[in-house]
Amino acid sequence: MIEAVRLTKRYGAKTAVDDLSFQVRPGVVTGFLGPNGSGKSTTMRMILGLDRPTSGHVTIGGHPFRALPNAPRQVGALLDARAVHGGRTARAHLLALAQLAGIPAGRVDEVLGVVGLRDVARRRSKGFSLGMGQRLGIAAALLGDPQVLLFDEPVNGLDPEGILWVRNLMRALAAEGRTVLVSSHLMSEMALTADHLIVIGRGRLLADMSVRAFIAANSAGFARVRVPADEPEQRKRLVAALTEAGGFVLPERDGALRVTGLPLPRISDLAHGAGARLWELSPHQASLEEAYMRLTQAAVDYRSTDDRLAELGPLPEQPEAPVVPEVPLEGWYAPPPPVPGAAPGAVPVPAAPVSGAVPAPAAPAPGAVPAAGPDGGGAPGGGGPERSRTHESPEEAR
Ligand SMILES: Nc1ncnc2c1ncn2[C@@H]1O[C@H](COP(=O)(O)OP(=O)(O)OP(=O)(O)O)[C@@H](O)[C@H]1O
Repeated sequence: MIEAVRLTKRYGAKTAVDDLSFQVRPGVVTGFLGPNGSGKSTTMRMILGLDRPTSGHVTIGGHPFRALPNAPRQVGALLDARAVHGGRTARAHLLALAQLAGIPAGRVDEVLGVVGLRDVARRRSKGFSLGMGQRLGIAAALLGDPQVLLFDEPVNGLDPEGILWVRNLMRALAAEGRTVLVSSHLMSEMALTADHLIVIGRGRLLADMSVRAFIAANSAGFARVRVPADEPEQRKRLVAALTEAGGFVLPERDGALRVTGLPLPRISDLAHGAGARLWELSPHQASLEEAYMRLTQAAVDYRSTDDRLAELGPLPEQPEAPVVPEVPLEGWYAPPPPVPGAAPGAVPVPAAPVSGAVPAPAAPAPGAVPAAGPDGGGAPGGGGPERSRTHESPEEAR
């Protein structure tokens, strides 16, 4: 188990990690989520003893990383897949790490097979694609057959087949009882890979819960409402009535209105009262990615000036939030967007599909879990001298 207690890291005036406490348990994949610059890598480096906390502490199995006996057998990490000596072949790179940690050469060939790099094992890594580099970094992390694994953005640069492979690998490693911490800034990917989520923003803990609980807590319902495009006055009156009644109204790109905070029958009554004809009134569910963006919205450091999500309000209090059906509710009329000039369609069609992601059952990865390796000492698998990032401030360089 990994345990962080009031972990804080400051770089001068910048607080990268702020009073962060969490536990990462064995047997499940824990997703470590946060926007760019939220402190994920800094936290991982502190877990691995590569950065010293300003205050607080973090332990693996009850010990600080640097006090762990045989660290490479206990902890493997992928921090930065680019931190490889480009002139070396994939095999030579792994052999060098294995030698440092006292791991026999046979294990190198094993992990090359596990990550699918056996055919290119004798090619120099500087010619590798981003995805091949990620696979090499994962191979390095697996080298010591460790019980605790940390992966910083492991799917970066991978194609869909590679992403699925990583997902299955993470789940297979956790199913073996290992502790697996995977960072990402993509909620959709983590919803498919992780069982548990730790979400941070600006270095602070925003959520620590199971994926299931996150979905239940954050899937807000909303209504899509559409008035005839050539009736701007009706639209204006409707927006005023909805807002007056406590709803939150956001215009969508195609001219529809997204309404939260009001049940559909109430929206219908308000539209009637405002003399607005409705061409669409349909229930929808916010996607998990959107819920995540809402959660982290106030903690995003880098934002485009054209960011429409910034306009989305906070999740409304919805004690009676509409349940989104798999099929349209009887009586809900949700036609496709009207074609300009055409009469509104009279035949009800199914509402838009529910977009809330649900964790998919992951297939086991055949041969994904490496066999036991021998004892070794030194740096964590994949976290050797060549692999550490250059984030460390000068006063900490050891
Ligand atoms: N050595 C350093 N010196 C000064 N500031 C740093 C240093 N390392 C990290 N930071 C700052 O700390 C904050 C957290 O950075 P970190 O790399 O941990 O975030 P992250 O969540 O991993 O981001 P990303 O998803 O973009 O990789 C950022 O604002 C970053 O600029």
